[in-house]
Amino acid sequence: MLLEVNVNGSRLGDFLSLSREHPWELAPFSETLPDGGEIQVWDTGVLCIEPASPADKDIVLSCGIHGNETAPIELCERLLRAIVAGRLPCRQRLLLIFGNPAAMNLGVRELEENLNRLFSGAHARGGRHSRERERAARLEGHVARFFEARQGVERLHYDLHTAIRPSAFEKFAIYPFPHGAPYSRQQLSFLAGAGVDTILLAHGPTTTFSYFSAHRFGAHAFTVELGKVMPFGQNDARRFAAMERSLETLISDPGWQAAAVALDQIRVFRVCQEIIKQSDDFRFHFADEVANFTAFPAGTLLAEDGGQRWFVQEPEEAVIFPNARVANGHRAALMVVATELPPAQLS
Ligand SMILES: O=C(O)CCC(=O)N[C@@H](CCC(=O)O)C(=O)O
Ligand SMILES: [Zn+2]
Repeated sequence: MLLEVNVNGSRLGDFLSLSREHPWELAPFSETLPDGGEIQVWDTGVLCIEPASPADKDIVLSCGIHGNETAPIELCERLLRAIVAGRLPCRQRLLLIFGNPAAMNLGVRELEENLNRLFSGAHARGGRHSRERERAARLEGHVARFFEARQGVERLHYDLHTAIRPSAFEKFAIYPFPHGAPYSRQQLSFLAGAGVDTILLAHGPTTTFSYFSAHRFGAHAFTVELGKVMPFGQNDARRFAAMERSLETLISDPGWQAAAVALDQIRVFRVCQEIIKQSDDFRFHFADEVANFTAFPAGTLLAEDGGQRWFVQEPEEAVIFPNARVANGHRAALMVVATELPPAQLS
């Protein structure tokens, strides 16, 4: 059944359904918002809100880059419905992205390839074709069109995810490798106010969506993990309320700044090892139920793959995103250690 018209006569109140009905292509169209702004559909799962008088932030908000990570999708859908209905005025330019509608339809993380490993041009390398490669190329183009439309404003990108395993620290953000740019106190405060008080400092360039926006457009960009993966309809919205309220305020109140948070209120880790799966022989030496941020002492054998073995090298290392089922050549886990943000690297 096509759900192309909602109760207000707008096709946008049910934009997610519309995108899932047309998971690979949706002809562009636009509508006027109750507050006079314009809402432009650029692609399936992608729409841009142009306020009548935009304030000074350009915000990309993405979710569903992995199709089964439903809580952020539901959160973004609630925000969009509130904007379309006129309950939430959108004063900042906003690019809202539902990343992989086809994977959402099947309730899977990915169809053929991990979309979040295909940015910064990775979709064009390796001589392969896949639906996710096509989508990554298109999403890059949409983000470029959005950010390049104006200069001299603050650029933000929050790429919302949920994790496969439970996490000892439920909500955490990955701060992409900085390229010499300082870490932003204001962004750390925004995230902490949104319930994300644990930060992982990435150790190098990657092909993730958040790194793409940070590196190519100088955006304050983050991969934000909001909890554990659950099927559609089974998320408890109260667990995401702090992030939802913070995003609502960010887009509706141009004068707002998140309350400053003392740095000692934020838990910080740095990546010390990346475990890359080499072959089908790869296996971990810890149980499947191990939660993110579980710590292991020095010398612990973590994983092996043919002749290669990975051990804990620092006095204590914690594991993030362990997944033995990733494709060969992909990250099977990150190992992290607690650290502090050097004041000299903060702005
Ligand atoms: O729980 C897991 O194993 C994966 C959760 C997830 O999708 N995480 C992102 C992190 C991206 C980053 O490192 O910035 C991913 O793996 O793509
Ligand atoms: Zn994800």
